[in-house]
Amino acid sequence: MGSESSLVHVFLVSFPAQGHVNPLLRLGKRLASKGLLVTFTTPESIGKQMRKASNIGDQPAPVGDGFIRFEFFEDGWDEDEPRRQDLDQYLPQLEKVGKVIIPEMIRRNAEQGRPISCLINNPFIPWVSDVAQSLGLPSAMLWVQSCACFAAYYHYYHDLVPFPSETAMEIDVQLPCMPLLKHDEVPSFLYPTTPYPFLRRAILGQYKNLDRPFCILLDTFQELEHEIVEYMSKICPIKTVGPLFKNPRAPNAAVKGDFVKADYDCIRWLDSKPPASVVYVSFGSVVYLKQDQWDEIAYGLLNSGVNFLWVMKPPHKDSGYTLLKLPEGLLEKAGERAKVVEWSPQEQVLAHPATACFVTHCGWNSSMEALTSGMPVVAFPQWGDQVTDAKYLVDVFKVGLRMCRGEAEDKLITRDVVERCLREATVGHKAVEMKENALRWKTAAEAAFVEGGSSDRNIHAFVDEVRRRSVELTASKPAAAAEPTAEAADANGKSDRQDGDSQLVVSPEKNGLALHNRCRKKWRIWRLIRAAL
Ligand SMILES: O=c1c(-c2ccc(O)cc2)coc2cc(O[C@@H]3O[C@H](CO)[C@@H](O)[C@H](O)[C@H]3O)cc(O)c12
Ligand SMILES: O=c1ccn([C@@H]2O[C@H](COP(=O)(O)OP(=O)(O)O)[C@@H](O)[C@H]2O)c(=O)[nH]1
Repeated sequence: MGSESSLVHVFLVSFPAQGHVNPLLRLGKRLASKGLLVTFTTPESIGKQMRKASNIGDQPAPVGDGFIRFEFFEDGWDEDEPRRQDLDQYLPQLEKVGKVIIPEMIRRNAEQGRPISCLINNPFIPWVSDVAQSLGLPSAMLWVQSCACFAAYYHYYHDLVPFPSETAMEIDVQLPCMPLLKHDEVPSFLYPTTPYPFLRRAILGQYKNLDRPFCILLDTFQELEHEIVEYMSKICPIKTVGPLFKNPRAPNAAVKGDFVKADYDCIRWLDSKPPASVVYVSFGSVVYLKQDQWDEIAYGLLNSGVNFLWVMKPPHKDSGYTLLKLPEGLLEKAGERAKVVEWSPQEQVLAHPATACFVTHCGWNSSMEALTSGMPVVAFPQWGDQVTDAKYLVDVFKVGLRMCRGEAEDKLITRDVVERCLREATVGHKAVEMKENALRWKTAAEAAFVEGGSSDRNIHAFVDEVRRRSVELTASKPAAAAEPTAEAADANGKSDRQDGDSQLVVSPEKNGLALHNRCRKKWRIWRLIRAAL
């Protein structure tokens, strides 16, 4: 392991949501473990929660052969600003502030001897690749949903196949290399009637900028989405690098990005339960159900006789949701059979032998974690990619059964249905079949992330490419990371692509680390001279 300042440095910018931070931070740890210096950034409002809940220190943390460190930035709004909950207002604010502050952070890092070689962002903040271009830096993007959803949005954005529209609401959608999606299995932000048009805009924003990143990393694995990965890789520079939450070189879980402190009592509670006897229920970090649906799930759990571990998080104070309650006396009736927590260490829960199945909203992170843990699911999707993920979990990966079709259906799932589903998922022939399939995906996921597996090779190739571009960057333009050129600054905000490579490639030399380190030395000397002047 080199010293922190001699390593190639990548800068990760995350949208401030749990489902975005988790995969980007996991990618950061993968990259660090391969010998890079990684700086992770997101707004301070989230940084504050992460520091409190997740033990994040001021010093770079060693991960495998490299390091990860954190720098948070102010988004320009007061700590308790309610407008943050309105993405139509918050996204433009983040972009306005980010376009100024991220270049400053990059410059400061260069001045402190840690010049940055690559910027990586996740969806909802596509302007990060504009910043990269304005500074003459390469950029990459981590897509945090499935490849199937990536393809669905791509075909919608480029108007390549018909999607449900105001005049034809209920048409099915046939995308290449994908199963026929019923109208309500298409990512729901694309429905003409979506109550979240701002999330559609946010997610499609990435497609306008899709020619900027030199690589699009996907938290999925080749074997899981084989055909669609093959197909899309002919169109876009995608690389599958999942499941990112598994890191063979750095299993230490010390660096985590939870916004809420995980309650480890539930692991001790699981320890006290027989194998495969507990149903784990979680709807992720943002989905919030209605009270009547909550009551039905609660009675379904009680009446089914299973043990259950239920994540019940309070809503964000400005979200407009009211706190969900359990029916009076339910917990007393359930006694030792029930455990409720505000936030769980989900990876450990899914890996625990006492856990039998997972009632999930089918967020992509939760879906990948379940598949990789060999855990059958009961699908309770609500919106966005969740409805498509549910289709795949049930009909393609065959690891789950469906409890509902999504929020758009507006149908109360009664306690009898809940009870029936839970029984079917935990005992009998269907339960055995789903568990066998889930265990097969666990094996396939392991083969992908271990050293030499498909995802590991892709990470490795990506790191090599970052190193190669870093060498070219340092050799061609030592000041690139510190000062935007006039023409680069001019490009900031304009959407026409200048070929990033033509700006960067000067030296045809490709010999990697040794050359890079020589360039680093040159860079340091150059900095000393500049300081002396
Ligand atoms: O936190 C947010 C916000 C938000 C709003 C205001 C604010 O100040 C900060 C954040 C907006 O949309 C979301 C959408 C999400 O969908 C989830 O996004 C994941 C990644 O795209 C998918 O994997 C999951 O399936 C899907 O449920 C998850 C989220 O955590 C959020
Ligand atoms: O009690 C919980 C609930 C969720 N998660 C994590 O939060 C993320 C949720 O992401 P997902 O894409 O599943 O859903 P979202 O919250 O974005 O809707 C996953 O990594 C989960 O492991 C967790 O650690 N504890």
